[in-house]
Amino acid sequence: MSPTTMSAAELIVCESLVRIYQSGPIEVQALQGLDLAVNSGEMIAVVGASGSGKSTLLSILAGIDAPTAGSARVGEWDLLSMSRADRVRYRRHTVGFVRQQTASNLVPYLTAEQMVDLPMTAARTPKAVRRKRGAELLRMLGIADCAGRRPGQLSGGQQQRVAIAAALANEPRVLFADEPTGELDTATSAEVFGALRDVNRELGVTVVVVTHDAAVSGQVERTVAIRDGRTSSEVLRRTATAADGGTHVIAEEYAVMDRAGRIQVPRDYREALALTRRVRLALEPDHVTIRPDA
Ligand SMILES: Nc1ncnc2c1ncn2[C@@H]1O[C@H](COP(=O)(O)OP(=O)(O)OP(=O)(O)O)[C@@H](O)[C@H]1O
Repeated sequence: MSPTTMSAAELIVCESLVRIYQSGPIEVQALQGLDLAVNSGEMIAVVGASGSGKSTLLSILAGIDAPTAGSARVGEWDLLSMSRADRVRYRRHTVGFVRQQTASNLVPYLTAEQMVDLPMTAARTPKAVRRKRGAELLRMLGIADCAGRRPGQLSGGQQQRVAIAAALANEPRVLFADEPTGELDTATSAEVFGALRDVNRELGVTVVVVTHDAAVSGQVERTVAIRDGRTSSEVLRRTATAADGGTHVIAEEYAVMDRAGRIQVPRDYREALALTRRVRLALEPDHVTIRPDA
């Protein structure tokens, strides 16, 4: 375990994170200097085109894969320097992980109750505690009546809720979900996403969910977009109250600046003003302007 310099509220901090895969003579830069900070108790969605690096980021944060360079910290853990034994502890106690393939999250011959019990048994939790927590989690996820059923006797949405319950069994600080609704229809997907929101609110567990689904990402307060292995922009949503007392959601897009001060100007902005290689930057009292090089 390494000491950390993070602020108290920050649970996850990645700086200039790089992951290079070597397949034969070819090098693939899946992450190319990614920056990300997530506060404890937040729920964020990570979006991006296929191949942008979303799954790679999640595998690293979940302790399944190791980064090539940069820094990645979750709580007191430094994901670049942790030992093999620390990694096992980290995966067992600090993080929970839910995958897209509903079937791959579960063991075919275990009932929902046994599935949730399994990680607690591995963590040597006393039987009475296991029973109580298992029942609470199944109830909280709305699947108490499925306790005695095996995956083959559960719908896709129920299977994912069992997977979420099992991922939460050892009371992790953060739950990672990689396209958890990818195989589900729209209604079931909304239900599973609702379950993730419930656990975020009720248990205070930090949730990071990778998704392709705009309907899903539109429901969280913060969406982080990844492009070419870097964080490119963020959308923050807040609920505003109008003069007539009605409420509506305001979504504001932010660019993400790295430690060296680099930001990416969105393509539609560049095209609208024909911004090319060289632009004019000016510092105003409370903002910076970017103008075409006339
Ligand atoms: N084990 C691996 N070996 C070689 N290249 C890999 C490996 N895993 C991922 N990549 C490559 O790294 C890049 C990022 O992949 P990643 O799976 O993280 O993207 P993604 O945004 O999750 O995509 P998708 O939405 O399609 O799941 C891709 O170019 C991918 O081909």
